[in-house]
Amino acid sequence: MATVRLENLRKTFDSGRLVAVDDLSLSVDHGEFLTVVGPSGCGKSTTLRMIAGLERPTSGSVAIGGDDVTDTHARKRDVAMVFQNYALYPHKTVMGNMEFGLRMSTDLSKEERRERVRETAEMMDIEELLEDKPSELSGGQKQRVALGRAIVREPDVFLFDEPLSNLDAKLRTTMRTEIQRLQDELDITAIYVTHDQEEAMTMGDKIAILDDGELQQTGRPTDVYDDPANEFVGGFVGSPSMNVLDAVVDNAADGVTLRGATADFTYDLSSAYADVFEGVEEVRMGIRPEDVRVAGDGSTGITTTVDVIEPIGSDNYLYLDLGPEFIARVDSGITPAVGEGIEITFDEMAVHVFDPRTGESLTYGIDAAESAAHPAAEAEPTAD
Ligand SMILES: Nc1ncnc2c1ncn2[C@@H]1O[C@H](COP(=O)(O)OP(=O)(O)OP(=O)(O)O)[C@@H](O)[C@H]1O
Repeated sequence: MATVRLENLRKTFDSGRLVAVDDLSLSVDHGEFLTVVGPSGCGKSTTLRMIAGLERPTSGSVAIGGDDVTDTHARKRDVAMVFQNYALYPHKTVMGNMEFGLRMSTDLSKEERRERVRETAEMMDIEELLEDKPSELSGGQKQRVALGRAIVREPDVFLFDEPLSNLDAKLRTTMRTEIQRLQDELDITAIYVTHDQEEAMTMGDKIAILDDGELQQTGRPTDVYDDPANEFVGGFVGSPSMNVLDAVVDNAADGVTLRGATADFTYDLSSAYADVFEGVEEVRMGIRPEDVRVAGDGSTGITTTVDVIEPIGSDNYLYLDLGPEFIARVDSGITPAVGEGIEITFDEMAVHVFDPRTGESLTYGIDAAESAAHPAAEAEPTAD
């Protein structure tokens, strides 16, 4: 079983002055597709290169299939890597390129190797290209060949380093589906690095978000989206970005009130949150654009003004006066007058609250509905 387990992995450069990856622990199950995402320089490639054996960790360990491979040479690890720049040998044909990896990693005869290349080429729909040189191929074809060259080796673990970055948007979408299909069909464990959060969210069974060399959160894409562990993650996944409002906390016995620090609003949370806000005076509230609702009667909402309406097909983006780039994503049927006041509300479950000092989410892992139900369950039974 090709599981991958990273334990306390650390990599520094420049005699320890630059920490590229810091204390990273992560595990990938057999057949799982993990996407690793984060801004430029956050340590994605370095992590992948340590798994491949192309970079030696400063400390920590890498295990593949339960075996510690931290000190194992790259060629002896059963992994294949696909790069952004294809890394094909220019003077070899497609057949030569695909066969070369097999020659290095197996003791198959030449005829057996060529047969295996032909089978893979057929599966990848590139059999017509076998006698071509890389210079004769389009970007998309080159990437299929690079993928085929990795697949033909039948590795246990597939590593992808931004493999689709050089392709146009349409081809990228096609190749995403193709890679997922192959990974699923061949039951391969895959680790896929990208800086594109949408790619990471749509392709991964599991997503790992890095920033500044540190793992910020890992989990199923929907869980990470619905319950970000900190403000960085909340803002990084999802487009347009999560809206954020500064607020001060009024924690009273009958509930928590958040008052806008820069915008004029109040927002009441149920007493389920009382413990969470104990000793906290200031917070940052995060609300995703699709979680902003335009209120009907105006009695419980927050009053604001619509600055701009941007139609995006089935929905409208309303740019609201609550803060810079505060966007509500509403049905295209909702077209309030620009410059006029409207009332908006957010569902309590959709409000994320971050500690401005640490960025950590104070509402992470809280199921308000469940917490609210708990005291009721303990209440005195009523006589009947
Ligand atoms: N060989 C090296 N020598 C010195 N510094 C390096 C080396 N490789 C990477 N770094 C540094 O380590 C940090 C992490 O780099 P890495 O390439 O892993 O980031 P990344 O998330 O893959 O970025 P990108 O998306 O831009 O490729 C960066 O600050 C980078 O400059």
